[in-house]
Amino acid sequence: MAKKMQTFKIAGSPVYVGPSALEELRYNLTTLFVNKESVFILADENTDKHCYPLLAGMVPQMERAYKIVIPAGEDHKTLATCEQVWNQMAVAGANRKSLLINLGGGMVSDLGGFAASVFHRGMEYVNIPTTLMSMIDASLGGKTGVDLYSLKNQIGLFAPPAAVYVWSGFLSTLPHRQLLSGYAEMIKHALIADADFWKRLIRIPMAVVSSWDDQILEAIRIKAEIVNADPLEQGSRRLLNFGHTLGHAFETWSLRNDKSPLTHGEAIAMGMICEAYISYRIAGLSHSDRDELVRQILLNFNHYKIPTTAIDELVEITNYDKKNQKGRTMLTLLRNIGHAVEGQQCEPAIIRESLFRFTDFGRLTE
Ligand SMILES: NC(=O)c1ccc[n+]([C@@H]2O[C@H](COP(=O)([O-])OP(=O)(O)OC[C@H]3O[C@@H](n4cnc5c(N)ncnc54)[C@H](O)[C@@H]3O)[C@@H](O)[C@H]2O)c1
Ligand SMILES: O=C(O)C(=O)C[C@@H](O)[C@H](O)[C@H](O)COP(=O)(O)O
Ligand SMILES: [Zn+2]
Repeated sequence: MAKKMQTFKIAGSPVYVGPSALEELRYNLTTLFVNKESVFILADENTDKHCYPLLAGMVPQMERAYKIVIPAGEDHKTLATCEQVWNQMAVAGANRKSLLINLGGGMVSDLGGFAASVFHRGMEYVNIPTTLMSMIDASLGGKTGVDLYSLKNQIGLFAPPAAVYVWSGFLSTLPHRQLLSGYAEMIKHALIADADFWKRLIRIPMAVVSSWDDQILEAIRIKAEIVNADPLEQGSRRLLNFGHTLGHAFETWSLRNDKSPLTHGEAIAMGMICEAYISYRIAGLSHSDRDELVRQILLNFNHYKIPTTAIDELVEITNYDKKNQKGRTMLTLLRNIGHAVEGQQCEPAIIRESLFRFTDFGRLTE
């Protein structure tokens, strides 16, 4: 990537991307510390350990922010954790003129964005994403929220951040499994909107990529275009939900049943496999595109083994999907690689069929 910083506008928020994004933050914070009554920084236990020292080293004002540290992991993306954040902010005197800085992955920005947006009916927050997932997807576009009994993002708001600062330097401490998780959403961006980006992505094996800067810019550009066309998800923003009806079902099921649950990206990767099969069945995706997608995902992700007895619960979980209308399951599907369509009604029997084939993997590409 060019050394120069790139700026996007997503759902009205400025998004600064590149090596000098944190210089921009340092500059902006100088004003914010004067104008805001107090500044809070939210981290989880890992981003506190790995990312906060880097940030404080580059942005000395950070030392003056009140730090709140929450436990890491999706199982803590709950109202109970929000309550801890609200309590700490209240005791420290936060009000509507305070600022919350979210330093972390999507768990921190989803929860922190929600917590800030309802505290005193709304205080500003900014995102500093530290995972690939949050740099290209979660920190952008203003979807905030928490899970309810492991059902994904059931409680939340559209509430865009005041600004986002994307610096890929934080990836140096990110575990490979988490990098891979972000790669799944990057694949998704390419599949729904840009066949050339897909070709560029699959040309280089993920394991040998040394810098993600160019891919991060391309993925942010795709997210920006889709969100800006429909920030409140009345229609076309649902394109970003490809892989998520089944993906969220796998994620919820895994949170409830596995000791080491799937990451969001791993779940979405499995969801994309099932939804590619459904796209082939009802949306005109060719079997060669379907097979290319399945092959590419399995090059990078392990096949998630679920027993056939899990299928009823997985189908039941899809009933909570936010895209559903009038009790009907509505999916985002692929017509071709690089072109998705939203609002595709799908009978539960087809969802069930995709899951049966998923458990008996060879049959997915029959
Ligand atoms: N709002 C949106 O538009 C949107 C988009 C995509 C995903 N999401 C949500 O984001 C969440 C997933 O986000 P995620 O994949 O970033 O997971 P995450 O925030 O849970 O982070 C993954 C793990 O990596 C650790 N970590 C983060 N940055 C690190 C770093 N630089 N070095 C070392 N460890 C680090 C975290 O502590 C955590 O253990 C899910 O809840 C998903 O639903 C939201
Ligand atoms: O930004 C969006 O819009 C997305 O759908 C991005 C998804 O990758 C992300 O997982 C999002 O949180 C899903 O939202 P939901 O409305 O399906 O809960
Ligand atoms: Zn997602």
